[in-house]
Amino acid sequence: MKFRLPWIVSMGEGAFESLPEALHDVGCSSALVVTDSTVKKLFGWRIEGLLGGNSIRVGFVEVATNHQPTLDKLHVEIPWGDFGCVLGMGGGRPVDVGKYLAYKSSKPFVSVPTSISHDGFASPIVALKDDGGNPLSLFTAPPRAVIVDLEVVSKAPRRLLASGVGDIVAKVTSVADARLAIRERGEDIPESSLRLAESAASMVLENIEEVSRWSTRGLRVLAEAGLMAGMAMSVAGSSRPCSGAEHLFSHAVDKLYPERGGLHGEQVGVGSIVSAYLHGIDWRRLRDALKRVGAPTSVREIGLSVEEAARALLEAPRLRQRYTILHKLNLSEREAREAITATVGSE
Ligand SMILES: NC(=O)c1ccc[n+]([C@@H]2O[C@H](COP(=O)([O-])OP(=O)(O)OC[C@H]3O[C@@H](n4cnc5c(N)ncnc54)[C@H](O)[C@@H]3O)[C@@H](O)[C@H]2O)c1
Ligand SMILES: O=P(O)(O)OC[C@@H](O)CO
Ligand SMILES: [Zn+2]
Repeated sequence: MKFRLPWIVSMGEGAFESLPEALHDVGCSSALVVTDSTVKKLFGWRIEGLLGGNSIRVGFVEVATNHQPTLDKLHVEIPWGDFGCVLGMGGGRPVDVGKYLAYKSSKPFVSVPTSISHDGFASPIVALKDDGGNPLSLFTAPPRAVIVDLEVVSKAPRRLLASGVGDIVAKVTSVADARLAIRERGEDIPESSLRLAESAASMVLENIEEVSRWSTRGLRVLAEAGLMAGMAMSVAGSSRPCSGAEHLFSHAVDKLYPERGGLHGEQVGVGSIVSAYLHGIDWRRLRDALKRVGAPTSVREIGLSVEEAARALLEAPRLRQRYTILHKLNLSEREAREAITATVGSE
């Protein structure tokens, strides 16, 4: 086993203020900030003031896609000699894109999530799409520094935070898939990575009331869980502990219905309820936790009919070789429809 973890993690109210010091520690005196237009409008001025005031030069690039060929074109247009590091600021997408550009240019990456809507802010994984809309899960390097300002995160729309709960409680089923693969396929997955992912889900499930209040304590639980999930992926050397059948369902929704669907964590949460049912795990516990935080618990809430969701469930195992409950069961059309109807078909 060989893995890397972030050097610096700064988490708490006002953690943004520690950015200049973190950049100094990673040896960066000029940063390329990768973000999106919404997040730039909200926080760009603050980052510029904070870093500029500490003699750190700042350039911005706004991204609206995670399409790999487009990002490869963007990569060759960036004057890399001007920048000592890349800072990814926003939800999961700018963080992924920043991580990818940093990796390709061999620059340190600093992750600055503005919402905990996903578990990629401390992970070494970059989730992109290819020309056909198929998911690409690339193993790069973990961020050198992770800065989570809980005051900033607390002001993110509730929908984003509820989506983050979906990505975390989904570790119940991703770990179940990993254990299934160990048992039935002899797959080699470090136990410690599974324990980290399991603990991330347990922390959130056991504190779901506090999390649903979006108090600083609740947000800290969610953010720490995201950190643990990121570490699980570093230890495993892939997203294996954190991405099973529920993620394949979400990737299939992205592929089949690119103009519809919900946020990543919303789709994954719904997929996790179905996957838990197929595993014979207490799926109602996951559903109730998601409902408690206001996350979608039905396919209708992510913009799909039962038929469309059943189609995504059938497409899901074709998207990746990684063994999951969907590969084991090889559902028929009727079984897929029944599984959706029994769990996430109404409301
Ligand atoms: N690399 C990994 O390990 C990993 C893990 C999980 C998810 N992901 C990826 O992350 C992406 C999903 O992340 P996402 O749902 O955050 O998507 P996203 O980055 O597109 O963000 C969703 C929306 O939230 C807005 N936003 C972010 N912070 C805000 C704030 N504080 N206030 C107001 N608006 C804010 C953004 O502008 C955007 O419109 C997917 O592409 C998924 O594949 C990657
Ligand atoms: O490898 P994938 O399936 O993109 O998963 C990464 C991440 O979304 C896990 O929460
Ligand atoms: Zn995910």
